[in-house]
Amino acid sequence: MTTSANGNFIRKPFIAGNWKMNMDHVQGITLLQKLAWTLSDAKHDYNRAEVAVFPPFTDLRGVQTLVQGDELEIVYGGQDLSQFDSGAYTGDISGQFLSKLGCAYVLVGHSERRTIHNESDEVLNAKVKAAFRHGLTPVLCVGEGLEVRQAGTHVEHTLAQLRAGVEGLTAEQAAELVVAYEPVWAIGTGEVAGPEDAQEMCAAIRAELAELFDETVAGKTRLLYGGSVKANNAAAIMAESDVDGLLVGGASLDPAEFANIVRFESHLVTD
Ligand SMILES: O=C[C@H](O)COP(=O)(O)O
Repeated sequence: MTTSANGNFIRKPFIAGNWKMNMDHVQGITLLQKLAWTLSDAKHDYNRAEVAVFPPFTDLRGVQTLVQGDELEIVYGGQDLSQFDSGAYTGDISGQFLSKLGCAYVLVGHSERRTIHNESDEVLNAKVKAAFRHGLTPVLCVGEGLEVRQAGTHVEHTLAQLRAGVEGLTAEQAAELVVAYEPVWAIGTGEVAGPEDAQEMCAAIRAELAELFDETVAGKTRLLYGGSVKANNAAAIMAESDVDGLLVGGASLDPAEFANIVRFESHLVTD
């Protein structure tokens, strides 16, 4: 997270909660209400950090109704989308449907989609393009497993996923894109990559975007870290210059904890 001389962020921090396959549509509404109240009580300034939730598909209509009805500033998105727009694709969800439900974002290539559902780089590139076709901002997830980390080829591995994911995008799309670095070995395990690991990879991703597009694009793309983020480590990770946000799994299911992550600025140590 880098600020300009006047203390404003160069890229607006983005704190996202991925509920994964948790929270039915009733539980989801309760969680979102509690989160909104907690942030409102804490007088959270949404200009200082954008807040997004990624509920299961079946929760999205309820989330839309609550967000619109209560005029919440929290934004939301889908956890996946089809690379196709419509047709005989049983079980899949079109970006058009997500758009119609007021989604602003969509996750693409979360490690659980890459591993459990075997989604290939080629399919994920098609999903990134489908998101843009339907007016959604893709959050492209990249990151290495434990074996790759131990072999020391994590940067190379992650940049290959990045290159495949952004293939064929325009500079404008690349600037709007959000990239989430999630070391798979740190997801849901309690193992957190250190702030310096997050910075190493985010800096490498930004340098690669500058190569593929240009410095202006790379300076605009927001880069997130995800993997066992909690309120007690969020501020240190966000203090790194190339980390612009956090993709939070387990801790986003606890509204008080997640609100504290959103309010990471209040935990920053200032000189
Ligand atoms: O999408 C979120 C990431 O997979 C991180 O999950 P976690 O915070 O439960 O480790």
